Amino acid sequence: MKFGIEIVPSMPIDEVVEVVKLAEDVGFEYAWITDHYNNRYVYQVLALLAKETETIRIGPGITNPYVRNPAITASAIATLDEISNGRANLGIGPGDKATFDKLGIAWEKPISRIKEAISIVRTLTAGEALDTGAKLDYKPVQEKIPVYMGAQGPMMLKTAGEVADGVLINASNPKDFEAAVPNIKEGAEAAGRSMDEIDVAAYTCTSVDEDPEKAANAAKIVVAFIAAGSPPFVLERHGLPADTQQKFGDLIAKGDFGGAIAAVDDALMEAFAIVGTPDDLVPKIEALGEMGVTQYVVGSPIGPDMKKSIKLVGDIIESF
Ligand SMILES: C[C@H](OP(=O)(O)OC[C@@H](O)[C@@H](O)[C@@H](O)Cn1c2nc(=O)[nH]c(=O)c-2cc2ccc(O)cc21)C(=O)N[C@@H](CCC(=O)N[C@@H](CCC(=O)O)C(=O)O)C(=O)O
Repeated sequence: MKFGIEIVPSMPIDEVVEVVKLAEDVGFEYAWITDHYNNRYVYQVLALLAKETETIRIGPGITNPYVRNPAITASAIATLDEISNGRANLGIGPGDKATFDKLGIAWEKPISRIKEAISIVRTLTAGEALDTGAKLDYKPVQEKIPVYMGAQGPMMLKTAGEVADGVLINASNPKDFEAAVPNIKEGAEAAGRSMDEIDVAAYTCTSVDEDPEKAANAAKIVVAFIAAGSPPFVLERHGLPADTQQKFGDLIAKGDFGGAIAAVDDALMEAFAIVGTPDDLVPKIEALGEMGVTQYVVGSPIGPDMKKSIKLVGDIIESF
């Protein structure tokens, strides 16, 4: 099992650099920086990480094909690859509706748009020209920059199996991977590929601390947001009430975060998060591995004290 870390650049950039360097020091192999317009700009954060780290692989986790023209994304990831001396990964997915509504962007035909974007990025970063004649005037360090797709829906997962080098799946429970991996496999086989070529990453909600109760409490607000964004097929899979999305969506929309946290019960925690002491985490991560997960991404909140939590995860990494 490889280990990655998700960082939302909502904190000062110096802190982002500090925690990613710490993650590298304790054995994490991947750092994924989320891409939302309202947080610090993903590629400037990544450029700094490229200069300040040595071995950890870095990339957006995830960008999307709507907010930037794919040729701009190709140049951004090729530049990052040069700065990092060949450690860039591109994480790209459909983006989220809330963002596009705020930016007045029409969220149309996400699967077609992502396939087209990945094809453009691959063509340009390979030093080739598009039909329009567009071409980069430089080549990245890596012969082929790995492309990971953020995906949750069945069609998106199949598409990832067809075209991507990895999949970043926003989920923490084995049931989600029991459902997702066959979709990825179907896409891979349809494209004459094998699952060995695909890094299946669990992009989890993780919270770890020596005090399990503190760990659980730190995750509740994240679980509330996940619940508010969970489509009916996910709620059904976890045996959660059909009105869960509406209930948490309403609480969050009116800013009642206390009410949302109070409404998070054990069933929701079990469905949407992996929390506890380092010893509590080991069997849960192993269970994901049994479902075909090959990279465990420690995602928000990471823990009540982020740096301490990163070190605690570091203590268990070598046992995998
Ligand atoms: C579009 C959507 O795909 P989805 O994978 O379920 O999208 C949910 C999330 O993955 C998506 O919102 C991500 O961008 C969220 N996301 C992030 N979103 C962000 O904006 N920023 C992030 O940093 C971010 C990180 C992230 C990490 C992992 C991850 O899994 C998701 C992440 C969907 O509805 N898919 C369905 C339907 C597909 C579809 O849209 N079909 C269309 C047309 C087909 C076509 O597009 O050509 C149709 O039926 O009309 C499906 O896969 O079956």
